[in-house]
Amino acid sequence: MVGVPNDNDGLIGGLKRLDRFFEDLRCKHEKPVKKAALALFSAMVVTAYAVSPALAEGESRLMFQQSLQNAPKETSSTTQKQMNPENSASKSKTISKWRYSKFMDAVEEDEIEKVTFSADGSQILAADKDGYLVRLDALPDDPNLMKTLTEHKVDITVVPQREEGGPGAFFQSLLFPLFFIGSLWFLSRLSQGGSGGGGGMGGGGGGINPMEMGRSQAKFQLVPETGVVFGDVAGCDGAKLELQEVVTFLKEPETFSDLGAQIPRGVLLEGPPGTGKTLLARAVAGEAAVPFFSIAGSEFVEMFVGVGASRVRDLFKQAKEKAPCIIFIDEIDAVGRQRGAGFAGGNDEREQTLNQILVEMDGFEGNNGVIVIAATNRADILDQALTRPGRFDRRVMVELPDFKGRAAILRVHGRGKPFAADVDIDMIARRTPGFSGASLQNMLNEAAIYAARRDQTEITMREVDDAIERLTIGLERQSQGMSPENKELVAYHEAGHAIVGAMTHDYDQVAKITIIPRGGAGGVTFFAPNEDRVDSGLYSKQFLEGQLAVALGGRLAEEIVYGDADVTNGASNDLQQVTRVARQMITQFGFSEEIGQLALDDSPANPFMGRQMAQSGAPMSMSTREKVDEEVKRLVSNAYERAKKVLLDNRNLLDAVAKRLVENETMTAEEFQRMLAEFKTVEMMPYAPL
Ligand SMILES: Nc1ncnc2c1ncn2[C@@H]1O[C@H](COP(=O)(O)OP(=O)(O)OP(=O)(O)O)[C@@H](O)[C@H]1O
Ligand SMILES: [Zn+2]
Repeated sequence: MVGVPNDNDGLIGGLKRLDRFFEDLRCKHEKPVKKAALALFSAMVVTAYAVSPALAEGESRLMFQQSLQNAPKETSSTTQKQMNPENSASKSKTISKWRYSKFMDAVEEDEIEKVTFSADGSQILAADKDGYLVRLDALPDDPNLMKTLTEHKVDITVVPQREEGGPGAFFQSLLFPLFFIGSLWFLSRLSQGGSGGGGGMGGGGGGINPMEMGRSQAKFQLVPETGVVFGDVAGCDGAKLELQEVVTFLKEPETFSDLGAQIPRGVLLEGPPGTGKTLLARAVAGEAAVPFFSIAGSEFVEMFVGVGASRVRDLFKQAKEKAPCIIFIDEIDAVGRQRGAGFAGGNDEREQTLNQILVEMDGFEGNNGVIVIAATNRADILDQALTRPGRFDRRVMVELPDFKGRAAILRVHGRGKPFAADVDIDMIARRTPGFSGASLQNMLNEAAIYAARRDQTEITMREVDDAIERLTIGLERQSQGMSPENKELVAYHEAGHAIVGAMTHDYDQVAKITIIPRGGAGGVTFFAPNEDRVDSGLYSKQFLEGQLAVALGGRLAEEIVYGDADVTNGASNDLQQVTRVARQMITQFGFSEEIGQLALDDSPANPFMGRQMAQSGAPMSMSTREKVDEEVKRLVSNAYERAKKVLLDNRNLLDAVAKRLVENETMTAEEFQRMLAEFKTVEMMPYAPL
């Protein structure tokens, strides 16, 4: 794939808009589903535990059912009791929170029968012989845990993560109903008029309790001291560097205000799920030793209508009292999508909440020491009001880790895990392109569980392999966990794009090449768009011809290296782009002598295919259509020949770049320029029209 920055808006803007339209449509459908689920919960709250597994997805459903099968008959009745605030004693009977030592003692006494790990291994739900449930949060890193559990014949299961880095099925299956019951309980208290008086449910303690409720209806969590530092976040060096500045702002605000410098109010962390955005935000708080308020965007809007905005007010009020501090809003896209987008207008509740966030951020006077960090993996759908100066005007990218990053993350999460001598961290890192930090952590945890099941005291490469395989199958993209052959093929493909680009007159500079899969693409070559061209929106014939050759370069490289038979369908995006650009050149821009300076209507000949993609212009006769087709073919095949010559002439360069890409997965502009200087055998050809 050739990087998007290269695709000027005029060419593919329409398609992008179409994508967005579908995206909106999809998101519109998600909400009702969630609402329906909520309604279901309220109808069946008495049997909430039985319901929850049915709503959880896939495998986790089965596993969780297993772990509940032994729950006593009274479970539902105690659940019911729990809703009654008077009966707080019975709460401890349903699911009590235990300390690790107490839990281990119970295991030693053979009192624990079943244990279910959350996907990230940080939490345990355990059942004793009588079916009483016990919950453990924040497990210490105990290398003997698995061994002890197996020795005492405890049945171990793990709830697989529903999606990479997502909140995980564990929360869905266990905590959500709990939380829901908690809310009902809270409502019932409200209706009894007993709204005051602190003492939220769950007893807080450290503030990591997801059910924590403060005095009012606020549902955010407050962690006075996160204890996380930058050292706990592996890789993401660029992001850490940018965030270091925020830490300094929080620690020594005077230095900046004395100089009249504007202190940032909002930082937007953007990147795919599970890449450590939350972890980074906690690390900022930890490094600056300030309190950490957090809430998920969805929590503003999902529970009750009308409370979102007041929740925001409350959150900011409390934060100001505790300043300096960090407010972290996860999944900001849940409240921050563009307002008024879509058919039936917007969602009022959501918009009110968003407006309130904007109002609060605008209301920050001077340096009040509150910095808002928000995270999203859909920065593209955010309301522009959010990213305006004075709001989330700093954007920090948190990308999927490259090879070095993955190795570092594996080292962090491999600490305290007994690996056999055959386990090679670098090798694991090589085998896991496309894995996020969360999926790597998850994978190691799975491997440990496999080892425990196999009665081993060490984790060997076999368990690691099995765990990678299991997660890879679970992940939707087949290119994840690429085989070495595939990796090389993608490397050649991207090297092909880059080299043809570099060898084309007046073309954009290569900005970055990566073979880390993203979106639907196996790899991407980014070109730095020429600003004049972007500003003016004018693209020369020469440039567009170059674009054709560059787009063809990927597949050509595959063909040259692997032969005709082995080229893959990986270039279908490129070919679509080629066809689109070539047709536009001929029917819209008047670049073909044969057709002349005409703007033609290039919509499909078949009226039933619709004319929504129609371009304005003269209708085409059959013979003109044929001529256009011929011209497109000629243009593309000339571009193809040109790209082929470039790559054949510079085969050494192609091999060298591909090899380096296989090793490092990403290549910077400077590195590419260096290789170009070192390996190119033939100079750039002078421009000649295609
Ligand atoms: N760079 C990293 N270094 C160490 N651990 C990581 C890293 N990235 C992710 N992890 C692990 O994965 C877990 C999940 O990451 P985190 O919740 O911070 O991701 P996120 O980007 O906020 O994801 P989401 O978008 O799903 O909220 C972390 O608690 C951490 O254990
Ligand atoms: Zn390509």
